Amino acid sequence: MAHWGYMTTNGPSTWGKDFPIANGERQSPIDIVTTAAEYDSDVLGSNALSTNYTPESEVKLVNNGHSIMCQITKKGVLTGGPLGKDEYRLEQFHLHWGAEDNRGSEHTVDGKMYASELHLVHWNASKYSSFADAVQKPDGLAVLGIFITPGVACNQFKVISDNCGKLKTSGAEMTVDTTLDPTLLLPSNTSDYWTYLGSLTTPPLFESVTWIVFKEPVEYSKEQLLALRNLVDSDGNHMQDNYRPPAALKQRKVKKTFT
Ligand SMILES: NS(=O)(=O)NCC1=CS(=O)(=O)c2ccccc21
Ligand SMILES: [Zn+2]
Repeated sequence: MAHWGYMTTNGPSTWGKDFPIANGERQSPIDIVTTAAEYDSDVLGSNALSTNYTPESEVKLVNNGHSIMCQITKKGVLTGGPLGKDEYRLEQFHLHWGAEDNRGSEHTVDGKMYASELHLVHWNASKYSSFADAVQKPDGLAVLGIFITPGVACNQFKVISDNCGKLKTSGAEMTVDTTLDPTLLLPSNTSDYWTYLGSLTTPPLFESVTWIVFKEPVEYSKEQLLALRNLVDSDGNHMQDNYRPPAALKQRKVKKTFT
């Protein structure tokens, strides 16, 4: 099987061959139609979404061939909001981006694409024993989606963007001896978000993700976005446009926590 990727020959339109769930009932990403999203006070309810992350004392970065990923080793918990009382543990974060600023995010808002999208991937540690155990369960994963727009530099992201040059090729890994607090990668407003039931946006496309997409984007500098675009993927091409376009909403409702 030719390895999946984002080129014409192995990109999202071909994934259904090896991963039939690509045409499933709860695929991600989606286009968020803001007027169709339903305000749901009990999502907002008493248990507001809350993150309790422990800053990483060293940062483990991996070029996995289709994104730049930061492995998390400390205990970081996400709970509340659509997750109820279940505690989801932070496993890793990674990004998707375009070749130019006009594209790159996976979720879109009324058809608008952002330059990039950061994903913090969590697994349900209240119900399952590991990420691998949770990854195929319908309530196994929760991913925070943060839109990235060009602007001022994001200081907390510098440890990643400053090291992309040393992670150029697929399979490259490095440990950076510095602290990183994942909380500082989030937008200042974490109360306003859309949420819906979806899937991983890359193969194996498991339909196991509760998506939480924040309304407020975060700014990265041009240089930080360029650092991502200079990475090289598993086919030796520039790692750019590594985003899946929106999938059909089908019988789903998107909820929102703001009016
Ligand atoms: N874009 S996304 O957030 O849906 N995540 C893709 C993904 C595919 S995976 O199963 O390789 C994996 C392992 C660990 C964390 C994420 C992933
Ligand atoms: Zn992702």
